[in-house]
Amino acid sequence: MDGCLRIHNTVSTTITSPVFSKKSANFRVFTVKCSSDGALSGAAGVAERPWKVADARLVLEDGSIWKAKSFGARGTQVGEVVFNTSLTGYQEIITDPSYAGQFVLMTNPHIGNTGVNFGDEESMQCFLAGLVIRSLSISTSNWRCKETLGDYLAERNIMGIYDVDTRAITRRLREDGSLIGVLSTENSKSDEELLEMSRTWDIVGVDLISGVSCKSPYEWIDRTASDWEFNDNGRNKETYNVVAYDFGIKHNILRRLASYGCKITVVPSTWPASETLKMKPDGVLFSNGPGDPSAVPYAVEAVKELIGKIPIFGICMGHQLLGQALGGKTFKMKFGHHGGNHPVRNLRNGCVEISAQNHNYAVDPKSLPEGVEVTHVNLNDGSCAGLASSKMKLMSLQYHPEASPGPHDSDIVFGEFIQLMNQEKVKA
Ligand SMILES: NC(=O)CC[C@H](N)C(=O)O
Repeated sequence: MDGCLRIHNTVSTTITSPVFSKKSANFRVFTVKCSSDGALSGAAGVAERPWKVADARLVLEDGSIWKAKSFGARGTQVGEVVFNTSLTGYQEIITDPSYAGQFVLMTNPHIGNTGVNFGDEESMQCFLAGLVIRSLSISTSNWRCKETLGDYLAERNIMGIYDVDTRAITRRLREDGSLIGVLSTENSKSDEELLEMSRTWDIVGVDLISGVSCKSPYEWIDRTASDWEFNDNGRNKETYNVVAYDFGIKHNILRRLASYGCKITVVPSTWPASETLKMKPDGVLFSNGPGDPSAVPYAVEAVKELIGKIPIFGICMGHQLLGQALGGKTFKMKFGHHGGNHPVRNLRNGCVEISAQNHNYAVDPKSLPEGVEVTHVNLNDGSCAGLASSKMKLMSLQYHPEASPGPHDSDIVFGEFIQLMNQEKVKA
């Protein structure tokens, strides 16, 4: 490595065709300059925002260095960089436990304008490695706002950076695939050190679920508020007992299940299938969760033991574990799906749903045994987005029917789970 540095001061020089291959040896440094009113400028000599200078570096494993300004916590953090194309819902995103080990880069350039409230959290903690944004709102304005995004992240020890060229990084991730990065505000750490950290860390094969799952079972009763009462398909007055495996479960999955009439017991990821059977639930939910589904064989075993015995619904990681338990294979995608605008075709009725997605792995449909139906397909790349087997009483989605703040097109699938449980209940 020769440590050669190249500084680019404008956005436009950095978003043309990618100049690096993954793991190339040379460093190149990118900064974004702003005039004092915050406008981008390519002209030499334009002042940075007067109240803060670049104080953070994001070093990617391909050797590129992105100078930025920090907010939230300070320090040094390693993680995988993924881009999220959602226009709204940054608070739900930063509290989604499935982002453990990842830096979320928002392609929407303006973040933080509605601040943070305590009703939209998807979990009690933030597990993501950090947040990467183009522009941090200098004011917050919303009737529900309780604090600023920066204060919220700082209290939870999560690093954030802004004034970084998020378009250029996104294009690079699309070309080269996901990249590991190190974010640092520590001047004592050299570029070489940070690069070495990024190249020696990996997210593949790591059990990230054990760090985000609950430690003991608990009951969940909260429902979604009345503005969610747009859809009563499949609901009835019965109560269904559901055991929900917490692989990093998002609260809105629990709230939606409760609103559809479920009494839920949330159990840790390592909860034995035999204990679940003793509880005699009407259905089992396998939740979303972070990381590589191949790194949690104990969870696949639990799913295997329950298949065919109880109606099952898998969401995201739950869908991938179900795919493996059925004998199928999962693989890592180039840069995954992260955003609130993914079109999915429901192959059973031909309808297209706009969905919220967050995953880097997918089930290979060709590896699945006969009798397992692919029910949904992602229309951006044709990947498998849903599975079902009526014989084995199971259904699953690779994406998020509970999506908050939305879209809500797929919410009806909770009604389908209720119907699946009901069919078994009436037989009993
Ligand atoms: N949201 C999730 O459950 C993510 C699933 C899995 N961790 C993936 O990245 O594919």
